[in-house]
Amino acid sequence: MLATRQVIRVSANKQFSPALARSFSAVARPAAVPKAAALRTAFPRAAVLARTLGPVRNYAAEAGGKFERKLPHMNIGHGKTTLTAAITKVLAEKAGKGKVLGYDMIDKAPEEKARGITIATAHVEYETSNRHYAHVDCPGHADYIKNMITGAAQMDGGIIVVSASDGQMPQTREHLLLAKQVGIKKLVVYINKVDQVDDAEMLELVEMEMRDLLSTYGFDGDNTPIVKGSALAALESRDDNIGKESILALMESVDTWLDQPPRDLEKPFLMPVEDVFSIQGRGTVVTGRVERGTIQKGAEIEIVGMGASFKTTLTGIEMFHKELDRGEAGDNMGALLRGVKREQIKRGMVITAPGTVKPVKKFEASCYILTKEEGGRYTPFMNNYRPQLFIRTSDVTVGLTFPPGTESPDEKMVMPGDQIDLVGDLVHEIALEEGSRFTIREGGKTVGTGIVTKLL
Ligand SMILES: Nc1nc2c(ncn2[C@@H]2O[C@H](COP(=O)(O)OP(=O)(O)OP(=O)(O)O)[C@@H](O)[C@H]2O)c(=O)[nH]1
Ligand SMILES: [Mg+2]
Repeated sequence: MLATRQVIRVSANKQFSPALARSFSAVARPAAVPKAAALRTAFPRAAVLARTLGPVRNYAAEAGGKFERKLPHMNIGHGKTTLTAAITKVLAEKAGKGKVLGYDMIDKAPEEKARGITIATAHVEYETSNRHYAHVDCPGHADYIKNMITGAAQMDGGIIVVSASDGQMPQTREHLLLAKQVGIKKLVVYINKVDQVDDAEMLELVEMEMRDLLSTYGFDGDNTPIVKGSALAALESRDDNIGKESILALMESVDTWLDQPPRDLEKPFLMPVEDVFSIQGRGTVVTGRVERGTIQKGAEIEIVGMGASFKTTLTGIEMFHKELDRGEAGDNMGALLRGVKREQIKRGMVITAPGTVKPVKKFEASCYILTKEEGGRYTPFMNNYRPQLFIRTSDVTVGLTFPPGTESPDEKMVMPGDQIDLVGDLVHEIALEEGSRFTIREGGKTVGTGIVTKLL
């Protein structure tokens, strides 16, 4: 089970569907910085190229928190693979240790399976004096999109790479929107290929465009660190001022600007119910794997989902036939519940710290629909599609519709391979949060995957 992460509510930016974002000319710009507007007029051809990319796997969490300091990040943009190689090189040289990965080693991303979806991702690790990082580079745009939605690699922050010399790409907006939707709070920008641009005003324009765009998507456009340099120069050990120095400045920004994510143990307790037993003379015991947080014997807990929501006391914790006083994230435990009948609880519910998770019926989500090659549908589906939604241990029928404001929703189709925002309406309430990930299944096969972006 992937760790659920906190997600910032997407405010005004939610009006931009990825489809709209793709045809970015149709997306209204915010009132721009006057100087940026003037510069844009002065350099009509000049625009920012920002291809934002995907995410990163939480190696530290996977390794059981072995790394003291961890902060996986997302890598985004143009010159990404070159930048990835340059970062490993510069940091390895600085520390006098570590692995230097050549461009070829990173670019040959192996294919991985995440929830039935094939995603090519190269996982790279490196270390500054402050933190250990896990970093992902994907060879193609589609892989990044899938990666972000499935959470195949967990993201806590990201680097956006913008080319100083190219035109703006619609993918920038799509990636920024997704980054916001999956709960990334802060980004760092690297303006790459400054070796190809000798016009200082042009670079200033690129920076201002990027700040505008960050603000449009709900990031802190004014304060986000923007570092200018050349990843290629760093990789080729030339022009240190724009090469190596820029990589060190970038990593300094990443170290200081991106926040440490809360550890699973620090989050409020949550355990999905897998099974329920009635034990003679003791009462009702539920079993499951603790997803996050810690729990003490005697604590008050809340049972949420499958239409239910009530509180009781956890009177006993059992693991491997031993009685314990405390359980924590990662533990497989049996929980003895006071005064609860077996019929009141079933698989699909969750046990949580009281008041931390709400039962939800309606929500907005960003979804990826599998292609037939990935085992998904052969045909498109329409508005009001009714598959099963699987989240944690629950399995509920859901009605999927297009978000309000969608033009002629009853004529619109969702094709296998599409990434799309949808509204889900469940037949009964379950415990959901912004950032909860789910799969969409039909007739025993996975047809899609998604992440909850807003509770309605
Ligand atoms: N002049 C110059 N070229 C660069 C720089 N960084 C990367 N490039 C070149 O830009 C091209 C694309 O770089 P990549 O690192 O492969 O870009 P990418 O974002 O990984 O591209 P995809 O994986 O294909 O999406 C390559 O030819 C690089 O050599 C730079 O700082 N200066
Ligand atoms: Mg690449």
